[in-house]
Amino acid sequence: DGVLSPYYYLESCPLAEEIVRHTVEGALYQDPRIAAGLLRLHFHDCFVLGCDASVLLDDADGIVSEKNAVPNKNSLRGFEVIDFIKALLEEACPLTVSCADILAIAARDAVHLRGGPTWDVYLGRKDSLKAASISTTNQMIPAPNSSLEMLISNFKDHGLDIVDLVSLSGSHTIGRSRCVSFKDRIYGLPLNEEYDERRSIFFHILRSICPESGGDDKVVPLDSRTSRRFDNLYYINLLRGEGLLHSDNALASEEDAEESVLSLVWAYAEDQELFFQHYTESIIKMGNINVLTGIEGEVRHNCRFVNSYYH
Ligand code: HEM
Ligand SMILES: [Ca+2]
Repeated sequence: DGVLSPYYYLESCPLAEEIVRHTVEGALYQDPRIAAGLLRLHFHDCFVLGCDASVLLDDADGIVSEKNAVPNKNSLRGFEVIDFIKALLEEACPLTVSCADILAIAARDAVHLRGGPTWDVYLGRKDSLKAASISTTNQMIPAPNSSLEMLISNFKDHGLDIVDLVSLSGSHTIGRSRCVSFKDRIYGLPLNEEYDERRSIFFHILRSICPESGGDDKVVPLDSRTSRRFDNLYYINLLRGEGLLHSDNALASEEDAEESVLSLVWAYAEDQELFFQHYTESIIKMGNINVLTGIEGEVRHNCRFVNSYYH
C-alpha cells in the first residue's frame, strides 16, 4: 500500500547503499559471475509473491524453501554475499534495512559494476513472513523452454509488458546457464538443413560442451560474445539466431514472429543507450511488484529465517 522512496534509509541508515556497493564490489573481485547471481536473485524474488526476500528463506518450521523449486535448485547463486551484507548492516543499523531492499540494491550495483546502467533504487520494502510453495514457485518463474506467447503471458501476470520482457531478458547479457536448461534445443533436431550454416557452427560448439547424456551442470555463457560485460550484444546474438535459451530465441525467431517484440530486439541491438534506458525503467517496475510496506511483513534479522524463528 505504501510507496517506496530512494531516500528511505537517509536518516535511519545513511551508509546502507555504500555498504552494499562495497561488499558487492569485493565479491566481484573474487568471482565476477556473482554479479549475474545477484541480479537473478532479485528477479526470482520479485516473480514469486513479489519483492519480499521470500527467495532467501531456508527450510525451517512451517517454511518450505523456494530454493528447492526447479528453477532455483542448484542454480541460484549469491546467497552468501547477501548474508555478508546483512551481517554488516546489522552492525551498522540493527533491524533497519530489509533483505528485499538489499536484493534490489545489490542487483543495481551488480549491473553497474559490469558496465551497465545505474539508477536510483526505490527502497522501503519489508521482508515476507513466508515462502511460496514449491509448485507456486515453479509456476511463477518462466521456464527456459517457454514460447514467446507463454513469456508474454507470464510477464503480464506480473504486471509487466512487452517492453519489460524484451529489455529485462537483456539481463542474459551476463552470466551462465547449465547445459540442462537448453539441451533439448541443441539435440532436438539433426544438424542439417534445419539450420543455416552459421547457426549450425554455434550448435556444434554447444554440443561439444554439453554432451547428449550427462554433463547437465556444465555451464555456458548466456551471451556468447561478451558474457562478463553488461552490454547490448545479447540482442545482436538473438538476431543471428545465437541466443542460448529457447526463451531468448523466441524473442527473435521467425516462427514466433511478434512484430513489436522483434522491433524492440532490433532497436536495442542498434542502440545500447535505448536498451539501458528501457532496462532501467523496467527493472524499477519489476522491483515494485507486490512490495510489502509499512506495517506489513518485517525487517528480518537474518535473511534466511523469519524473526519468529528465534523466539
Ligand atoms: C524471460 C524469461 C526468463 C527465463 C525463461 C530465464 C531463464 C533462465 C535460465 C534457465 C537461466 C540459466 C539457469 C541455469 O541453468 O542454472 C538463467 C540465467 C540467468 N538469468 Fe534468466 N530468465 C528469464 C529472465 C530473466 C530476468 C528478467 C533476469 C533479471 C532481471 C534474468 C537474469 C538472469 C541471470 C543474470 C542469469 C545468469 C545467472 C548466473 O550466471 O548465475 N533472467 N535464466
Ligand atoms: Ca518473493
